[in-house]
Amino acid sequence: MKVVKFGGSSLASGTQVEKVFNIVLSDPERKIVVVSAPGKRYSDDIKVTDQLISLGEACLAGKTIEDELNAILKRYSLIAEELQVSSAVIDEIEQNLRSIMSQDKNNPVLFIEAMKASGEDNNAKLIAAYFQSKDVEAHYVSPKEAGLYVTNEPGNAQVLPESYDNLYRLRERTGILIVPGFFGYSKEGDVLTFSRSGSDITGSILANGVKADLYENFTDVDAVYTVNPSIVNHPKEIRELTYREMRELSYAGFSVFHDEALIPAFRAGIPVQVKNTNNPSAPGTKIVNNRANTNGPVIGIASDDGFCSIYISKYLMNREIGFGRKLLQILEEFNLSYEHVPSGIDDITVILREDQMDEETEREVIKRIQMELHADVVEIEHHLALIMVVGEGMRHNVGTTSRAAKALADAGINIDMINQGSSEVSMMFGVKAHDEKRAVQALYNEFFASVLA
Ligand SMILES: Nc1ncnc2c1ncn2[C@@H]1O[C@H](COP(=O)(O)OP(=O)(O)O)[C@@H](O)[C@H]1O
Ligand SMILES: N[C@@H](CC(=O)OP(=O)(O)O)C(=O)O
Repeated sequence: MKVVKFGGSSLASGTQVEKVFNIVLSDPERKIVVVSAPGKRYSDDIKVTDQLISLGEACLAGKTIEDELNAILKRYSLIAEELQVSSAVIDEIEQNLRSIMSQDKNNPVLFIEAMKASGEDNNAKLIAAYFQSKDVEAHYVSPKEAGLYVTNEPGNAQVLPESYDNLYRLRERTGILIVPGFFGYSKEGDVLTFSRSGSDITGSILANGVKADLYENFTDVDAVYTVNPSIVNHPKEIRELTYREMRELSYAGFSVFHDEALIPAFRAGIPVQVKNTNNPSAPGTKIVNNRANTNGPVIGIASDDGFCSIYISKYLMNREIGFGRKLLQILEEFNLSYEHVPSGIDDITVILREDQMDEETEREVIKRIQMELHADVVEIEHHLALIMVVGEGMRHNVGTTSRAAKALADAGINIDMINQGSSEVSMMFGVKAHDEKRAVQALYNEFFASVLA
């Protein structure tokens, strides 16, 4: 049995949904189909999820909402018309949206959660209706009915372990099951979403739950490429990579597959195959436990910006018991999460996502570090990008760090920090955000251009 997930780009129009139908029907093993909300049809289009967030915010602000509501309904009705699905489905979607909009707004966060999740929920109903209109036995299955329970963390929900046993029962159902991605239910019955792009997570949870043989993730590219294709033109495709490599790469910017979606599939040992809805015969990329190491030390290079670093220096820091704990406790008290903490004998740097802190919080944090830790120097640096060079092969190859550092130096890029991950499958470089793209290009040339030649 296979679980198949289709992303927003694969469901953005009727033509796309027709491709999805043909892909699902071409393999009888494709039994559970996880769908996103309609995504972008062209680069500056708006995803339905973003339209729903705007609509929800307008409702909370007491503004008129008819235009925003109609724009969303139009997205669904264009798809339905193209597929010749009865307009009754669109009436149902309208009723569903109006009923969410009239819900209690005392808890605005939960209200927005329900709005966001309706994007996938209504799309799953529409797609099930289309399959049925083609005389295929297909059923919409709500995450509630399936028993997909999650923690009470809005926009960052985590699956509750008991869900897996509930989901196993889906194996007994007949026909093709169309399940909306991106959300589950709390034990109190509230709708809670995963983090953005989280339909990948639903697919992985379902694959684990039903003990699928394969989790296929259909998107709009032929493969996972060695670098983000918006940075390097026509980069080399990756045929096979490990869960660990993909986790590091997706964490660091390979948005093609959500980093949190690796864990459920990995735990159940289910391989993940990334494939293209627009070119389903292309082999795609397989994510597995172990792979033959046939290429060089590096499998991929990812990058992401929006980081800042807090550098703290204090003579004899290495002798001071509890220094790190006190520092991290200050961050915890401001509800700040950190990404990396490279350290030396007298200094330590904490790297954080900078959108967590406004100017006032930043001033307070610095003041408390200075006063409570009696640091000699506390400096904050903004607008950093992190570049992650990843590959299982790095463990067995000497000199990868120096090759990377030299490539960056030759391109005239100053390295603000290097962190050789303790996982041994990645190394991280901090550079100024304005150098990010040039740095990725330089590293790509070093590790892949010669392989391509
Ligand atoms: N290394 C990479 N390999 C392939 N695609 C990547 C990579 N890094 C970023 N992407 C981007 O990920 C996109 C697919 O992810 P996403 O837009 O979330 O798809 P979906 O709509 O299927 O969920 C691609 O169109 C591509 O622009
Ligand atoms: N629609 C949700 C969830 C999702 O997974 O979408 P997509 O498959 O388009 O990345 C979002 O935009 O976050």
